[in-house]
Amino acid sequence: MTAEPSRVYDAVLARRSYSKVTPETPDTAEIERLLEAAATAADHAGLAPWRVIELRGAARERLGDAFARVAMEGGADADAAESQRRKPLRAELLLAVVVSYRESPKVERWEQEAAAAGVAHLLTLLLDDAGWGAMWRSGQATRSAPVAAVHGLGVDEALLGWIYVGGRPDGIRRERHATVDLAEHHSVLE
Ligand SMILES: Cc1cc2nc3c(=O)[nH]c(=O)nc-3n(C[C@H](O)[C@H](O)[C@H](O)COP(=O)(O)O)c2cc1C
Repeated sequence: MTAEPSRVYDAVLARRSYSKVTPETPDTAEIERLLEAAATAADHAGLAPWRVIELRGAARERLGDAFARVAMEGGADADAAESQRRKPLRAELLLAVVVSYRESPKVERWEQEAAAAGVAHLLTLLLDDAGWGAMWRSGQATRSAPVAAVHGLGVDEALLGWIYVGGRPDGIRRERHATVDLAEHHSVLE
């Protein structure tokens, strides 16, 4: 194998999260196009143990209400709860990433979460490559009952967070991603 120039390699290195996005969003047809590609992520036994839910409009407000409720139940004051309520309003489109655990004698739950996370990573990369601003976010309330209820999750489902999606604001510097010190993250056993 030679180190040929690769569009994929460059796209992976170029991807950056956008914490601020504009109101423009991809439509459902575009999300489905990207998801068809992301769905090819490695998946032990082909269980497809995941689904993605688009949250637009008032659904984001219901999610904010659930965030605020969970915060209040955890002892947050009114200001902190209000801050939680506004969090889903940071983008016009949130893609909730759900792991849908399948009954399987050989594929454990952690493997199914890994497969679902793979889809989410690919989807984030594809959104970035298509020119959208995207950022995968979670939070303390991610696995709470009120938040699960907003999404209509089943008993064998759990959230892996949300990909916040929008347009890219002008004037944001997009620096190439720093990579890790491979001496700490890579080794060879023979
Ligand atoms: C499962 C998951 C949850 C995350 N949750 C948050 C979050 O709640 N808040 C946050 O600032 N970053 C969160 N991140 C990290 C961002 O998505 C992003 O990777 C980080 O800001 C670094 O930016 P970069 O993607 O440009 O390297 C999360 C990442 C993953 C994989």
